[in-house]
Amino acid sequence: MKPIQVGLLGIGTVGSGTFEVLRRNQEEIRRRAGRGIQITMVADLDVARARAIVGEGVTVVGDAREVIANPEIDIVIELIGGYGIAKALVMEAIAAGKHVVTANKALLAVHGTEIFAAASQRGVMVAFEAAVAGGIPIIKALREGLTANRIQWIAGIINGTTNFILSEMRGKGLDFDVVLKEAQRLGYAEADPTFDIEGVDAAHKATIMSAIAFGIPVQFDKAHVEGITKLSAIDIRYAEQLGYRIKLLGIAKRRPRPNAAGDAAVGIELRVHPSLVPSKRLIANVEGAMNAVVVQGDAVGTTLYYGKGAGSEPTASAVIADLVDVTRLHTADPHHRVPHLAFQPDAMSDLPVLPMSEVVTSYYLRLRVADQAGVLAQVTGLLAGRGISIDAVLQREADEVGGEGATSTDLIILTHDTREGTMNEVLEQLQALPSVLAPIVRIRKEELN
Ligand SMILES: NC(=O)C1=CN([C@@H]2O[C@H](COP(=O)(O)OP(=O)(O)OC[C@H]3O[C@@H](n4cnc5c(N)ncnc54)[C@H](O)[C@@H]3O)[C@@H](O)[C@H]2O)C=CC1
Ligand SMILES: N[C@@H](CC=O)C(=O)O
Ligand code: NA
Repeated sequence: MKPIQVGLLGIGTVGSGTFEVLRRNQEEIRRRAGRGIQITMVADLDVARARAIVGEGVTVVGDAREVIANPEIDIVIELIGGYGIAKALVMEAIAAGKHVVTANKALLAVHGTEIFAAASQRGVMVAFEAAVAGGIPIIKALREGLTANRIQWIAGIINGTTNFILSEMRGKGLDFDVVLKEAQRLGYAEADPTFDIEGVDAAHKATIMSAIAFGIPVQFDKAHVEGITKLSAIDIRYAEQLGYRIKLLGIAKRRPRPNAAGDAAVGIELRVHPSLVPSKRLIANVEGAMNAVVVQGDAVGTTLYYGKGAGSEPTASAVIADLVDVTRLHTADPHHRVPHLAFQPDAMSDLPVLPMSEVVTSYYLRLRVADQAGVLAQVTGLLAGRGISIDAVLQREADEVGGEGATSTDLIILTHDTREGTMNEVLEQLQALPSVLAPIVRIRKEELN
């Protein structure tokens, strides 16, 4: 059978890896797909660089629309990124009857509903394994391997850049800016690295996973997003002393109705923020640009997926897996394809994404307080008054915090689970105490068991 013809839009970090791996492993991939897969046309704004990568025998153009207009092309790979031109091109490719493979999590987390609806209507596939945790086959695991389960929660290190920064800062004592530059040099960071460090990229990925896990639409606008820019070295150290590591986690969790039987759930927690994780958990020991996702299903229990979440060939690995899937299914009956978001489009749930005030989690609190009698009792009294129970307390003496003769001390408190709304109210009261000398640091804590 004639190889299926593929057009590639954008041949940067991921695009060049995709071209190279497909070329290198073409025979093996043909045997798996049942048919050859050939990138016959490439579009990139930098035509000369693109030509140097692909060599002879591949048409290179500067205008991506020429690829979409080519009737010989069955699959379009979008590896440009962003919400702008990429969205227009994906929608045009779908309208032209092409299947689409993309690594663009930003696009899918924000415009996925519209894109998947257009694809279903036109009878084409949109495949996006590379969009979440790069080379780790987490989309496939959630959508197919775990399809028997009611997913309870997902928690993942799903941004390589920030995990790399946290690891290098903790392990080598390097500065934030130095490590970020290195992550950019290594091709991990987004075109706009604020997406990485402010948690936006992780929230894009968590949004996509939440849709597949719970059968809800992609709702990036409802995600709670916090990055790592406000983390300070002292909290990383205190967390270690308490037996925890701080990781930027993307969390999607079914919030069960308290005391209700059966399937009842009040909604979905969807959040990205730095979290304390017990050091003994495998995920706490995921270092560098590596990603890891823990999924808890009611039948399977806890499962862990680990691997490279960024970089040229690891991401290409996922792009090509999608190419093979799409090639296999190209001639199949469209009604028997795997649904884009795992659940059939007419069986999606309207479970709400909960506001952050309704999230239930435990906390690390650090209060810089006046070094005087009665302060600890005052603080713990306020917490107890709102039903917040304490798991551990650590007090750092004045000389450890501010040098000899210092009049302040750090009070570090680990709490048990409580509603975020309740915690916010108590934090306001605590902050108003005259003995609390600086803004209180609050980092959420996940036991992940
Ligand atoms: N770099 C990584 O490790 C990962 C990237 N991704 C996603 O993959 C996508 C691509 O990322 P990278 O390869 O890192 O980006 P990149 O910036 O290295 O490559 C993008 C390429 O698109 C080209 N381009 C820009 N506008 C264009 C247009 N209008 N027409 C044709 N070509 C155009 C650029 O010249 C560049 O060669 C993004 O959506 C990114 O979020 C996903 C997982 C990992
Ligand atoms: N910028 C992203 C790239 C992969 O999605 C990351 O750092 O993980
Ligand atoms: Na993936």
